[in-house]
Amino acid sequence: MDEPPVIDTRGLTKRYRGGQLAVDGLDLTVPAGSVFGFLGPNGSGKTTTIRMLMGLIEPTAGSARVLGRPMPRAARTVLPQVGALIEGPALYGFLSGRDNLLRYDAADPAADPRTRRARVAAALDRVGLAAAAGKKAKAYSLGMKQRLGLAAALLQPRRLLVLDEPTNGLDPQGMREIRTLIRELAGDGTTVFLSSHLLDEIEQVCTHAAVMARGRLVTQGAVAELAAGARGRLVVTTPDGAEAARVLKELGVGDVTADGDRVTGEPPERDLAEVTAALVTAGVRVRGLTLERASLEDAFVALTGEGFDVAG
Ligand SMILES: Nc1ncnc2c1ncn2[C@@H]1O[C@H](COP(=O)(O)OP(=O)(O)OP(=O)(O)O)[C@@H](O)[C@H]1O
Repeated sequence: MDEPPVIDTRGLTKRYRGGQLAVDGLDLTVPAGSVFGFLGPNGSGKTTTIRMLMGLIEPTAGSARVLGRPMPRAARTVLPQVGALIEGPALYGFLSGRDNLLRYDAADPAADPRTRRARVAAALDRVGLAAAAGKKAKAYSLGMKQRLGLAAALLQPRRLLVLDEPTNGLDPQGMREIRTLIRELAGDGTTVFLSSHLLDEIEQVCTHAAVMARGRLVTQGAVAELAAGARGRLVVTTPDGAEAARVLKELGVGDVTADGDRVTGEPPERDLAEVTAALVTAGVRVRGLTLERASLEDAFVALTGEGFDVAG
């Protein structure tokens, strides 16, 4: 585990010409071999960060290293080892999916033309587009275009994949397939860095995450540890919701809310057996009483005091 981080930024900052401070003093560390979720509501600075990491725009201040080399200075040596899918792939609508990839591959001076067809076929197969390979790209759904972009990023073996909102526009089945693909790639040793505004997506696929809000890093670390930092919820299932809520408040349980037969609150300091006994003594019919594990969303709310805006 002594491998140097795949992405490492220090004080990375971007102020756009209009004066907008999009990224503010970011210290980001992406461990080798991780599936790293870069999480934040719309406008929190994710795309701006990714564009700086890929050398597409210059930071206003601070530094970024990718695969151990400074960006954008080392872009020419770093970028061939990085597969990227940023802001929707650029495609020729009048060409088939396969021909788009053939063109893309031909533009790579390091790609051997003799193995081009096999490489393209393998990439199409990997993203589940083999059957639709002959269709014109303009007839593709948004999800299929997204897969084609991923296939382009996968033509060569990569040490790092950078995916900006990879499941944008996909239906639940398509999202599942992309998640499976990401896990497979990670299993092969590729570090995957993906941005998302979907918390549960990050929880399902990522080993590590960083949370952004208004251009600043709120937290970063292993997903399990981030969630463990937030306290879970006490959940009582009962047909006597109103009475249960009253008893819990009397016991000093904080933030009690009743929703149908589900009454929840902050985890109490006292023994759960005592809580159960008090409920039963008060005549509350208890079907279930548990402590629910905290989610990444709980952690986010706890850290920022805000809900997670998933608009857009
Ligand atoms: N080229 C630009 N010029 C000026 N301001 C910009 C530019 N690009 C982005 N911004 C602003 O910088 C802030 C961060 O935007 P950014 O696109 O990095 O956020 P994001 O987290 O990727 O959001 P989204 O998920 O909506 O893409 C926003 O307030 C945005 O309006």
